[in-house]
Amino acid sequence: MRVQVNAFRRTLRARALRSHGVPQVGTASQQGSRRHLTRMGCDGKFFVGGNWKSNGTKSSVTKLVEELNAGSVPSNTEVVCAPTFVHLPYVSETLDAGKFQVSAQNCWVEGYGAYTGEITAEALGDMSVNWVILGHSERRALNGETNEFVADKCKKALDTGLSVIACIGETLEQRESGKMFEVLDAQLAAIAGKIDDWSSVVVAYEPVWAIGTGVVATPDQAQEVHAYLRKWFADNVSPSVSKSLRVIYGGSVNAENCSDLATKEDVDGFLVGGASLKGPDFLVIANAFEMARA
Ligand SMILES: O=C[C@H](O)COP(=O)(O)O
Repeated sequence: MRVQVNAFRRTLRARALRSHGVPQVGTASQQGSRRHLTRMGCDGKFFVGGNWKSNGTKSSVTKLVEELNAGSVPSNTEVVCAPTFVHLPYVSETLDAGKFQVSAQNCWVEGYGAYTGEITAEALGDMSVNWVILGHSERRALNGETNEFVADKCKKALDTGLSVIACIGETLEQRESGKMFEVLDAQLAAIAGKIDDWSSVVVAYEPVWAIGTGVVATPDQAQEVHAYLRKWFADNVSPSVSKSLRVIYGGSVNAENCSDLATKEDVDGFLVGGASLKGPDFLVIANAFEMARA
């Protein structure tokens, strides 16, 4: 009977993939560990963030919102879309709040004041934007954001009542020179030095070499680092934070590879860049956890 149920689920999953025009992926890796289902328990939902970065016109954003609103999101997955600041009010008003939340891609480290061009956490809260992405590697690289500055912004956002997607990740050079764990430790330690309450934080592990390159980390590579990060939290923060914290993966996640990544026990979701701009693809990714369970 159980075999029949599983076969039925696989058929449903294949249908869902086909309906989104996605080639079917093999099922072998889906036999991987499902222990994270237990660990996340009823309280933790799989988390899928879409970081639209500096993309979108009035017409493309309208189309994307329509495509997303037409799709379905499983109840065990929290989906958050992060448009540009300019598009945020429109997306916030038009995206189906029953399925999607919205996020900013950054906020300022101080409150309201003379900070020309910056957007405060208070202003985001006032506009009912409850999430913010902080520490993205593009901001670290292009805007010189240091570990300390990112940590200060995390503290400010959390103190203001926002939830934070805190990004960390190593460059290829750091990975290849054996400094990956040292880099990740320093990025996390800076944040841990400033905040006590991790209940409104999602940590996004985004290896810089995988971002926008099409070179996705293998499920095993992602799992290795996520397991390391979970142990880091157990050793340096607390076992309960280590257990409940969602650690998501970002870097060339797409509709084809998301399901295999989602089978890994310490991968609690994704932060998606390029593929989040394609409605049908992003909807497949939003359903990855459900598909991985099938
Ligand atoms: O925030 C998202 C990450 O930078 C991943 O971007 P990507 O999916 O285009 O590689």
